[in-house]
Amino acid sequence: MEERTTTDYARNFDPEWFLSHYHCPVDDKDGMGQGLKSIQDTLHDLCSQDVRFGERLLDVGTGPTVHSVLRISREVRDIDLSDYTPGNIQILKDWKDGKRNEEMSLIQYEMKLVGDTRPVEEREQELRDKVKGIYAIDVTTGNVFIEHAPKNPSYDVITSLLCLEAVSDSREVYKKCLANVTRLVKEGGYIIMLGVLESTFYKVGSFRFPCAPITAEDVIAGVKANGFKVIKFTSLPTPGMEDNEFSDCKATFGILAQKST
Ligand SMILES: C[S@@+](CC[C@H](N)C(=O)[O-])C[C@H]1O[C@@H](n2cnc3c(N)ncnc32)[C@H](O)[C@@H]1O
Repeated sequence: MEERTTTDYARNFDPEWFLSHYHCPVDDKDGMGQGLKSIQDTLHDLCSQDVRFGERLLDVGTGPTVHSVLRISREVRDIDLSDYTPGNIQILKDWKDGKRNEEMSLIQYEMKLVGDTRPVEEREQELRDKVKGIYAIDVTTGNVFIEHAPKNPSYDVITSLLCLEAVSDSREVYKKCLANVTRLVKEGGYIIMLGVLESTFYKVGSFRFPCAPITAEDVIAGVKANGFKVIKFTSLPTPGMEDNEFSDCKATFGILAQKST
């Protein structure tokens, strides 16, 4: 099928396609599962630093999956999820109401990383109970919350995976989004971001969504410019993606940074 380029998430981002292609069981053979494990490994590493994250977390651009908050949910009391795309928000609400489940092998993988031997259903319910709000947001605007804002829009910790570079079509827009999001972190609070470097697009269904081809320097300089000190930055090359149909990223990154007081 011919691919079209779009930035219209509300109309063209198909959550079910996204889940079935990018959120397969972690032991699949075609490599996507390996990528999901690598994300959990990086989150585990960043969440295991000598840091007290505080009580309230906002995950930015959650998408139709809660994989971003699996590991850090162990460190915080309350979690707010957020996204721009109505279809994703509906899936998150259905998950919260117990009408859908997260990919079970992913939950099990995270449990194995921390040595949690409880039944997977108990762990998923614990996560549901910690999720207090699901918000519509637009990180490209100064007022990030677009319908209802939380009573206290200032968080101890913000996580965001594969979002800011994916919703920006230039490095300038990326910088603006980063400023809009980091503003929501309390003084002394933390940000954890995982993403892709030097990617120009990723695919969802028959659409290509353009990405800002950010570099490690853009990420590090970007958080510093917003008053953060970098605690840990990691990057892994993703060789052989030049002709990949899903994305042309050159590397992945993870960063943990603290806002100055
Ligand atoms: C590549 S997906 C990543 C989803 C999820 N964080 C993950 O790790 O699988 C990018 C996400 O950004 C969301 N998004 C698109 N435009 C946005 C905007 N203006 N503000 C916030 N999120 C947006 C999309 O709906 C989508 O869920």
